Amino acid sequence: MTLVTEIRLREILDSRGNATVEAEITTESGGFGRAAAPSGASTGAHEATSPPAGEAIAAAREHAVPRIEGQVYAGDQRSIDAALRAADGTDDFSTIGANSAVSISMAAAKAAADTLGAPLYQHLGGAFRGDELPTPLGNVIGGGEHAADATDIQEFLAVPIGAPSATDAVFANAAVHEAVGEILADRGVPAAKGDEGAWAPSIDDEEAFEVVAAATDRVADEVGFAISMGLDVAAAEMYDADDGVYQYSDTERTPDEQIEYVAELADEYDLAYVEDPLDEEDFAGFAELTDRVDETLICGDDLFVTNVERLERGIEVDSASAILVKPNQIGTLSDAVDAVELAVENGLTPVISHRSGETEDTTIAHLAVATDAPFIKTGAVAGERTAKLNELIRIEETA
Ligand SMILES: O=C(O)[C@@H](CO)OP(=O)(O)O
Ligand SMILES: [Mg+2]
Repeated sequence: MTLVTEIRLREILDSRGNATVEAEITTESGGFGRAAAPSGASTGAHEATSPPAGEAIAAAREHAVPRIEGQVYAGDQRSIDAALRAADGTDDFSTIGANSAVSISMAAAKAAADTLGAPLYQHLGGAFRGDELPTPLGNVIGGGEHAADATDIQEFLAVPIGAPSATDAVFANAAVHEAVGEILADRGVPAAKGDEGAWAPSIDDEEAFEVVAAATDRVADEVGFAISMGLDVAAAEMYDADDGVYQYSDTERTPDEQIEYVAELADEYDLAYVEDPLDEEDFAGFAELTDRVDETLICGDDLFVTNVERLERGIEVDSASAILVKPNQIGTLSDAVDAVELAVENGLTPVISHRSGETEDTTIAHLAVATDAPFIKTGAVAGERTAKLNELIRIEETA
């Protein structure tokens, strides 16, 4: 019934205006699924490879499509993803591209759900998944690789930990984003937006902390539930491996100073969440910081790159208390779910995430619900971000 009869691949635009891969899959009984690959700007050194979309499509048409069409069932996600791996023949998808692989993997899941007449989260999560929906982390001020002349820290996130529902949390994050805009205007600071729709003002990190703290306080008062702050430091982007220091606009910090600095920020601003506070090779430094903080989730993104081998390394030394899960970092939904399961078995919190370059694709909203992930990071505003957030609202209505 879910036998794949046709795979179509094409180049479409992503939110940065770059070409990315879109896949469409049709099954024997007429089920249909469409999905597109996102792309990162602050990519981890150990991510799977995504060549230019045109090259990835040509390679996937040559190597992967003939192995799947007429031979593999879309409802059997593991077989689809195994066929993609076998067709590629490398560890990092450097033959067909992680962009081709992930779009085919996600399109297959959608085609299977359509054939079976089930919502995607239900197909992926099964009948016995939990009934909690993820809390969205909303990017409200950002810089780093996502915007020029803005903050050193890549993302200042609203974390509506007290929200009674995912829908309330989505609206709270948008309200914090709006409040940040108003506070910046009051201060006479002009602000454009970065790649993910967060404000990208030309201010230092210290001022950004003040502005976001004022905005989360204001909105928390209005909505009547707690809204904390979180960060994605994306520290690998500021680490100078030759000199062994983190380069900030106004100073530099040694790895020990960086640990101290982030631990102090966590304390001062009651940070609920800090992603990539240290370089992507520093498993030991991550472990030291995780040990230092009590209430703050320390999350590995570039550190783990959704890769179970790197996650195992981190688990051995207690590097982190959370893992960011991005399907395109590893190339298939099966690999992403394996990372979630290994994390949960070992007490780490999975956070399902978008990339800075996105499309209208909503698969990650379904993946987060299907895997019972406590958090999803997918921006606060901007169409390619609200596509996922609005899907979460729809899921909450029916789940
Ligand atoms: O670092 C990150 O977590 C992501 C998404 O916010 O950015 P990018 O997709 O550029 O890696
Ligand atoms: Mg990150």
